[in-house]
Amino acid sequence: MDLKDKKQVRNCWKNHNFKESLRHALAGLACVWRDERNFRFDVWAAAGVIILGALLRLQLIEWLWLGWAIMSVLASELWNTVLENVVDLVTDYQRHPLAKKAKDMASAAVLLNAIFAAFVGISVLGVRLWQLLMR
Ligand SMILES: Nc1ncnc2c1ncn2[C@@H]1O[C@H](COP(=O)(O)OP(=O)(O)OP(=O)(O)O)[C@@H](O)[C@H]1O
Repeated sequence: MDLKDKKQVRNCWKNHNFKESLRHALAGLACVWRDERNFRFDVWAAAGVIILGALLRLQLIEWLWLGWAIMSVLASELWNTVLENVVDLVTDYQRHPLAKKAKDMASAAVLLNAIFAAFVGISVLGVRLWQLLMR
């Protein structure tokens, strides 16, 4: 297939407007929710944190830190899934040391974000809960 043909094929599935792009992005979210147990766990954990934050009447700056932590975990979990899918596509599910390296590194990125989120959660919610208990 030459470059012109490839461009024509690509144009067939290219998003033609914002609504179409949004629909595909939401389909991606539904897909990761359906396929990834860890992503579902993170979403439920985030929901718990948001409810607790509302009960503790957090300030804007505290919401911003929590929001950043939550989104970085969810986004890294999504990218991890993207990478797993691409690696499986390229390797066709065959074992390869580079596939292992790439997947392990993507998992490490999730781990780093999870550590950051735990640190933010303890700093914001932990401190607030401690103050409440000590009153
Ligand atoms: N093609 C491969 N070649 C070599 N090792 C692989 C390959 N695919 C997966 N692995 C190893 O197995 C581990 C788990 O891979 P898998 O694709 O099952 O991810 P997962 O269990 O969905 O991970 P996560 O919990 O991060 O979502 C990888 O981190 C890697 O060490």
